[in-house]
Amino acid sequence: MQLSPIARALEAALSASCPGDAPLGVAVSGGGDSVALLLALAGRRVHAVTVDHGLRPEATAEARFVAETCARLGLPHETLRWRGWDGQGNLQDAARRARYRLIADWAAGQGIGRVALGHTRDDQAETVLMRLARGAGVDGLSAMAPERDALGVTWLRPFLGLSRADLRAFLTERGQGWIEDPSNEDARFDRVQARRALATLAPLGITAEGLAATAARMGSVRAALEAATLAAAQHVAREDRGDVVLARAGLDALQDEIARRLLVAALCWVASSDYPPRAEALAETLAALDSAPRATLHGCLIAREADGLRIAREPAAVAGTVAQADALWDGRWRLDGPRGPGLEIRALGEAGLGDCPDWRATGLPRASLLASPGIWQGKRLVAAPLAGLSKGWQARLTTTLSQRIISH
Ligand SMILES: Nc1ncnc2c1ncn2[C@@H]1O[C@H](COP(=O)(O)OP(=O)(O)OP(=O)(O)O)[C@@H](O)[C@H]1O
Repeated sequence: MQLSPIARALEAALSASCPGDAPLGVAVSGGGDSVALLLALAGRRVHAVTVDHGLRPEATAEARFVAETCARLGLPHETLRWRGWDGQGNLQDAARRARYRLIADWAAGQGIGRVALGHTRDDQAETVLMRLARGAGVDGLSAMAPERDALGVTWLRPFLGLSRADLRAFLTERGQGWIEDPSNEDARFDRVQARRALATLAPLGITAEGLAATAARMGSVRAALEAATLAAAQHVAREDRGDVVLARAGLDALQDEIARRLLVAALCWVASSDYPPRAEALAETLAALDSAPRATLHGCLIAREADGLRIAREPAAVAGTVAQADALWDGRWRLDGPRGPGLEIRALGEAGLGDCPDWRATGLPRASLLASPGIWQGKRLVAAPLAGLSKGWQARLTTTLSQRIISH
């Protein structure tokens, strides 16, 4: 078949970013971008997936539309349902996280290592505008990567160089419909306002293409800063059983930006947080540490030591954190040992540490041990591997500080 110019552009984007014939997942919401992705990928070994968040009355019909489109194209499709909203925090954010998690679990279950998403150059540009509104720096203005590993999956975004209009033109050319999400016109959403603002900015020469190019440059600056932070960490930072110890002299000799990145990475790693602390809060805490021996920030305890700073988990932040003995605790710990009924992982706290006569011999500060994981059976402490009461149990970290420094 003779390909039109727009179909050729889509095909070129796909062969550059989705090579090989291993099975590929494709996340399809039913909107124009992801339906174009689906149609352009038809003919390859693809498995489509839709998440029904159950948040809008139309969601079920949208998932059905994708299922029917896939059936027509002869492609396997599955709808995953999310009913996990607990009423806490930001709904859009919770829905997005749940979506990636559900799709990653689905992919793992199907033996699929790569999943394609329909983000376009317009998404990239709108994100830049929205981030500018929040005074973003290099990280916030960095482009989404065309390829990124997260949650055990490689996420591909083959259409980041194409416009939304290109994708719609392709669909129209093929006679393929899509679903227009009514919230795309709802000016209460920042993204919709950003889209409108872009049109207003066009006479100044500020275009989606230009903003996406800026975002790509920011992405490479960010990668360079992360590499410099990693190099700095290698001689300034030391991991100590889940804590991070930063050598004061080494830290002071770093460029401010690199020192800040290292501190933020350490705080996020210790607290298993996806988000950095607010810049003002970090500055205030560091200033407070000039006179105070310790301060808390971001669920961490920062303590001055003889020649450095120790960043540990804040005991109060994990006082209520509970996991089954075979599950991940506090986002980064796994405990291995003789399993038994009714065992769970909780922080030692005062009560637990009181049952660890040898804790001083571990060399860890008391505060670090209070926040360390223990194996409990009801009110009885069974084991505390970091506090000298191992009873056949070992505590292991599932991530490293270095992994936290490099974002992708
Ligand atoms: N409900 C859904 N089911 C399956 N895939 C989806 C769904 N919603 C979005 N996607 C996938 O994600 C892509 C981006 O969608 P959208 O821009 O709405 O995401 P977002 O909420 O802005 O999240 P992100 O932070 O990833 O940009 C879509 O092109 C599609 O591939």
